[in-house]
Amino acid sequence: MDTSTAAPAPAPILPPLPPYESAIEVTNLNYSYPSRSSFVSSEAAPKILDNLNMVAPRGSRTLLLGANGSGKSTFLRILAGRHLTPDDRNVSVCGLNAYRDTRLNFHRAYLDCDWGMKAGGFSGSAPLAADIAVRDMMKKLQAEYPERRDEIVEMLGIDLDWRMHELSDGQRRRVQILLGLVRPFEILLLDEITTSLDVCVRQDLLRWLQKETVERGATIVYATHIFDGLDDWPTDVMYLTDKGTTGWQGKLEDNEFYQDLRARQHPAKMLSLADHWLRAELDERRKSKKRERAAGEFAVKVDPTLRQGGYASGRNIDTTLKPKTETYAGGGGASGRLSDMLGNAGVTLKHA
Ligand SMILES: Nc1ncnc2c1ncn2[C@@H]1O[C@H](COP(=O)(O)OP(=O)(O)OP(=O)(O)O)[C@@H](O)[C@H]1O
Repeated sequence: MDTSTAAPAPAPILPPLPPYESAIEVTNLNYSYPSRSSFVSSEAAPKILDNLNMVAPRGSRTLLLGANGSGKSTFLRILAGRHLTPDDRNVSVCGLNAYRDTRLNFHRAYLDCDWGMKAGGFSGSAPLAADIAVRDMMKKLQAEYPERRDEIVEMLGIDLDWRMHELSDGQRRRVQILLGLVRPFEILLLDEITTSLDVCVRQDLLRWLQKETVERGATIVYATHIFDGLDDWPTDVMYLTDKGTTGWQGKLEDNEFYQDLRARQHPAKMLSLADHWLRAELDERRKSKKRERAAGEFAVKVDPTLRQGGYASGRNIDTTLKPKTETYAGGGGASGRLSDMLGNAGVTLKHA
């Protein structure tokens, strides 16, 4: 594999970080996406993160677990300084304000699945699917860290002469990872970036990341749903519940359920731990749905033509939600409409 390049540039002088112990400290973090609708006030926007707490010691590798939609990506983006939170002093990364302190730009790396899938997904204007060689992408950065670049190229099995427009998804993902990791990071935030990697590359990457935390004291938070090969990888786990709260967070060695699996030499400990937490949520959701049904509290789906203020004869009809057992206002709330007279089946009330 040819990894030769132009003469190395002098290593850049980065703005130093103050000494810190906890790489991440999050206290009572709340977050809702700003509402784009003029009908929904920002106070009424659904809470994505609710009083979230987390501490990640320097050099730790935290696995971030949670169901689809629980807020993992949102949380990682907040740590990456991409979202402003109501009280941004609640989120500290390497002892600095995660959103405001620009020194973090030189010490924090964030990789998610969006990169590589669209043109211009990195700083600069060259699209990732353009006819450009890997060695020519972010050239200055590659030249600043030639040894590290070569090490990652070797680890990921990249050929610097690959041209971006000719790559498979997995190959393009490898290039993304190379460019994201080439500057030595203090903190790395990974949002499920290993989906299209083959098993060997994924294992090699996980091993390399582990080395980064052990040898350089870097800190990693990794959100994933793929638990293959992860049983002995994390030092810490954070479980984000479907309500956006901290379900469990801490050292893996302090988790009784996991330690029990380990004692029994369970072959898929991390998968079982995630399954244990997420299935409990699922069961709880099913139970609460059943309770709602039993109480007859679920809503009648109102015929859309009955909307108030619309053109239909149904205007001004009370469309407030009714328990299933009740018939619609007056039992004949829809009667008198032109569509009723014509025997239009569309006026039939639909029950949920
Ligand atoms: N830009 C956005 N605007 C409004 N709501 C959003 C936005 N992005 C995500 N959400 C909502 O925030 C919630 C959490 O989404 P998020 O992507 O953080 O979850 P996740 O845990 O990463 O899910 P997954 O495991 O499926 O990737 C979801 O209900 C989602 O619909």
